[in-house]
Amino acid sequence: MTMSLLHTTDLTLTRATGERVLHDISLRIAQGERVGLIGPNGAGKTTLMLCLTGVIRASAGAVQMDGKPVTPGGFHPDMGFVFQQAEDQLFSPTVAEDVAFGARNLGLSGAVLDRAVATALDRVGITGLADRPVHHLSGGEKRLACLAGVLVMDPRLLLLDEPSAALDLRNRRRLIDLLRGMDQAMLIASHDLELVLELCPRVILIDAGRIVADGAARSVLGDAALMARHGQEVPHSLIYHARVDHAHPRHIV
Ligand SMILES: Nc1ncnc2c1ncn2[C@@H]1O[C@H](COP(=O)(O)OP(=O)(O)OP(=O)(O)O)[C@@H](O)[C@H]1O
Repeated sequence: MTMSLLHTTDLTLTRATGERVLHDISLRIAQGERVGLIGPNGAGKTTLMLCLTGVIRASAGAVQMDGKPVTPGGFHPDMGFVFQQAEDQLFSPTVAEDVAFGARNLGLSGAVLDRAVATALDRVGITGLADRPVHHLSGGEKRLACLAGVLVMDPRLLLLDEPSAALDLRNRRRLIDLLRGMDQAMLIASHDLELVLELCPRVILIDAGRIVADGAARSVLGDAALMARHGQEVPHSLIYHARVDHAHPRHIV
């Protein structure tokens, strides 16, 4: 078996109030694998990502990245986390400075740093916003700036929390094409199930902090009863294709 890039065992989070938000989450993500993380509002998707990246400490269980423990509060440049709320991530005066922050922490400086920042801005299509104050960006532009700030560190695992939220159709398509062309592993939490279907061969469905399904995207997303039980709907493209298949059976006798 190939070694997992990310590996969690029995990750559990109980809040101070006694509420258990994550229950015994055990999962593996292989190098280069793209995994969708779906589930209803409040299921625990963001909380799981915060635990995976060591932003918050789980009450029990362990997270390993490339065989090494992920220590809460540590610097883990191998894991690039794009927050759901861009405001939680952006804090420098300008877009370029914000994108430069992580790369500077990795030791880049001078022309090498400038080149890395320019490349990251170009990849997400916001070169023209380099000198803009971050609080003068639109919601979608902020999300792209956050993504650039993570890509500049060239992480081996990207954790994207609602990456298409606030993006217009052109930028959503640009994002999908960009992510599809990347060879990093990804965990993508999203309610945009068509995006998940396009990008992720595997999907994990969580509800009330537990993994309730983990399998091939088409079998999880296409399971109408499973999806309905957890407040989800089968994405239109799967329904449409099923209807087309039904209307034009492959085996005509
Ligand atoms: N800082 C916090 N303190 C206490 N409870 C919290 C905190 N953050 C989130 N929660 C609760 O933890 C649970 C899981 O929230 P989380 O944000 O992980 O869900 P989610 O699956 O990402 O939801 P959504 O799809 O709405 O983004 C929810 O019940 C939420 O109200």
